[in-house]
Amino acid sequence: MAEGVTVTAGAPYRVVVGRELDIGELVSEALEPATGVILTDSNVGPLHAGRLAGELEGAGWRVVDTIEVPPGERSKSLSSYGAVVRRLALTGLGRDGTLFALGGGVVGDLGGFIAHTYMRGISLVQLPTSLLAMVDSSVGGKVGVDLPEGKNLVGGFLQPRAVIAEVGWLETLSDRELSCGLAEVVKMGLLCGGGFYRDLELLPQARGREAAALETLILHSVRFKASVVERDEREEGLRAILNYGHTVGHALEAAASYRILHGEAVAVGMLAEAELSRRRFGTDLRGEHRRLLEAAALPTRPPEVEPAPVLEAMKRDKKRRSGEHRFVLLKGVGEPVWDQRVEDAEVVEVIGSL
Ligand SMILES: NC(=O)c1ccc[n+]([C@@H]2O[C@H](COP(=O)([O-])OP(=O)(O)OC[C@H]3O[C@@H](n4cnc5c(N)ncnc54)[C@H](O)[C@@H]3O)[C@@H](O)[C@H]2O)c1
Ligand SMILES: O=C(O)C(=O)C[C@@H](O)[C@H](O)[C@H](O)COP(=O)(O)O
Ligand SMILES: [Zn+2]
Repeated sequence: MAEGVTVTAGAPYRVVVGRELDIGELVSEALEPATGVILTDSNVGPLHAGRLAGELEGAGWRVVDTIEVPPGERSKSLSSYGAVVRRLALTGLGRDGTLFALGGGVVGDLGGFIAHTYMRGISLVQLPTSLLAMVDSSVGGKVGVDLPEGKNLVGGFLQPRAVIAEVGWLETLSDRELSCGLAEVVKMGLLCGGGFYRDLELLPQARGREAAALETLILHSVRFKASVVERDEREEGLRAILNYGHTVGHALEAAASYRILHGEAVAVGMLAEAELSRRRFGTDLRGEHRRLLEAAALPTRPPEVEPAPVLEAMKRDKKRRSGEHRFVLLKGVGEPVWDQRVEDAEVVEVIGSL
């Protein structure tokens, strides 16, 4: 059975979560069938793009190209961006075209940025195939690419016309990548509190790929993320909470040259930021973080990196103000605060203590 969440940020759009979804029909409810291009990566493309193209064509779409980029963070780059927009131009995709981003967060962020800028903007449909993309990156409209200098440094906001999360696609996702998605689920459960937080007890079942547990956690995450994005689409304040664990996490990811995955970096980043929260507010949530991250089979120790490149990468965090680090911290479960100033020395000490 399919469940839908409507996101009202700009023109409202639906996030549909379910199994054996009729994707052609669902897409056509959001957009008049016209010409489309599928962007995917070379892991996901051979598994799922052929069937998707068939379903779209069955619903009246003309799929004129399927573009595969290499898998992984390296494709969230200016060079991949350049290669794909040039191919769209050669294919002749017009302003009435639609880009279907079929893949994980890398394809979603890259494809979103392409849809945002190609011919000054074409329609975007997010078809997330990783758990991380289903629970987080496909919803809310942050799109962009990395620079060699750091994560997500070029981008914009483009809300998709529809998000369709076919949970059956997760069957081909590796266990390591499934855990990465659970890192963002843990983040949002801790930020939200209440019933979502209590349902984090389903992490072992989700990790074991039990359908009901996965679907419950996906829906909690999408509803929570939508509620934040609807109140602050452009991250003028509140939306920064979705960056819990990311100030340290993004810096670790970049400093480790992406040897660790985004979800793994966020897991370790949350532990560091839980310790910073304890120092500020006295509530010790470190044990709870560790328990949840272990239930999701996520790392709890940082990769081998020197402090200097981590601090260097943190200098390019987009939350910085007046040349100072600004963190999202937790006063308690369900009680995030943002714009919290932290000194370099304390960050180094805390990462060292993990
Ligand atoms: N825009 C946002 O709001 C937002 C939110 C969170 C994360 N992100 C970004 O998302 C990216 C991480 O996303 P990700 O974890 O999905 O990484 P990813 O896109 O690299 O996908 C992970 C891996 O799983 C493979 N894969 C995906 N779906 C599969 C499937 N169904 N079957 C088999 N293999 C599959 C991919 O080929 C890739 O190798 C990072 O760049 C991060 O910064 C963006
Ligand atoms: O949607 C948001 O807002 C987030 O911060 C979600 C994060 O999980 C995600 O990693 C996002 O890409 C981070 O964006 P950035 O603005 O910190 O680069
Ligand atoms: Zn993230």
